[in-house]
Amino acid sequence: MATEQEQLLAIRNRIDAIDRQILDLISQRARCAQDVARVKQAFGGAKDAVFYRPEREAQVLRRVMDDNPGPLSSEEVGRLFREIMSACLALERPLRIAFLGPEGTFTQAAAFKHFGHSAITVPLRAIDEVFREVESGVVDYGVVPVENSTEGVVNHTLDMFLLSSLNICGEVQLRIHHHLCGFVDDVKAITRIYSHQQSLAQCREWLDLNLPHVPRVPVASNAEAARIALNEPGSACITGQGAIDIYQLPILAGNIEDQPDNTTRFLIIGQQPIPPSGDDRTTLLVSSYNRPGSLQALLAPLAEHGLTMTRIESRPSRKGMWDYVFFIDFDGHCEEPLVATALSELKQEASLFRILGSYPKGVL
Ligand SMILES: C=C(O[C@@H]1C=C(C(=O)O)C=C[C@H]1O)C(=O)O
Repeated sequence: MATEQEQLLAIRNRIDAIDRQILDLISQRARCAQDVARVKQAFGGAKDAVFYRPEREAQVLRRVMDDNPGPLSSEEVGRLFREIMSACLALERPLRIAFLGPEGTFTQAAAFKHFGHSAITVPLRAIDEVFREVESGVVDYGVVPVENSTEGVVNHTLDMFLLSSLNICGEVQLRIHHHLCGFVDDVKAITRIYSHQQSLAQCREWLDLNLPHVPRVPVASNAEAARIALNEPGSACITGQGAIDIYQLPILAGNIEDQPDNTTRFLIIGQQPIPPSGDDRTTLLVSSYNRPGSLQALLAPLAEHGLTMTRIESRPSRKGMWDYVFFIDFDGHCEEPLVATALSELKQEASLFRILGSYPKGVL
């Protein structure tokens, strides 16, 4: 029987041979992506050619995850292919993605999860700046938070769609883990806790139970909280892994979010409409006439055509007092015939009607 060393050597030789094949195949794949870009350029003109195709990327990811024979999990396989596609696309030109900064926020983590690490992420200070930079074409896309499973909707993002003509091009969900961090010897020695308002709210029960008397100070972002905790003796912050990696902060208590499945949904905003991917969601911005039963009449066509509404939010229209607009999400793409029929009926009942986007449901 072969010795341990002999057996390991044989397996490692096989791994080396497989790696050479993987490298060769990845290189072949990258050359195909370059060919796609050349064809698009030849037919679309260098300026107008759209290289990034989110609906195609969603299909590729769904296929490899469906076909995955194991032993790697489908999520893991999806992540690997996400990075391969990101690198292939960057051969043409890396995508520039604006996000609600600074570096190390959950929104940056969402941007990398959606576009892969070959994208160039551009931190901006506020949600309206993200919209503006995408509108002016300084960046290709933007990433903004829209709702959290514990704390609900991010009003500022919804309100921006009242003023902006941008499209929703995608969505990405991120499990949000919060950690208490800082340079103190003992949790009992903490004098102040800094974090973003949303994060303080998502850890309210843990804080009430464990540190009820320590003042909680809301700041502009979790990354800003981490920066303060680094410099102010006795202080601590609640932040995520991204900021912990940047600021090298010790974790005093991990995963302190009240809901174990605490998740935030982010939207990708851009200039182009996205073709169907086969498993899509549509977001509408609508308003009903101010008369009895009008909201019911507005929604009826969705139900009548068997479309599943997944969310409805109301916001003040900013036009008159007690005048509201509705943000409606439902399953399906506006180019599907059934959806198109339902929407044309819905439009008859609406005083305001805009399709904010039909886009692939988040895959990863
Ligand atoms: C290769 C293409 O262009 C881009 C790269 C992709 C990839 O690497 O698989 C997929 C979609 C596009 O974002 C294409 O359109 O198929």
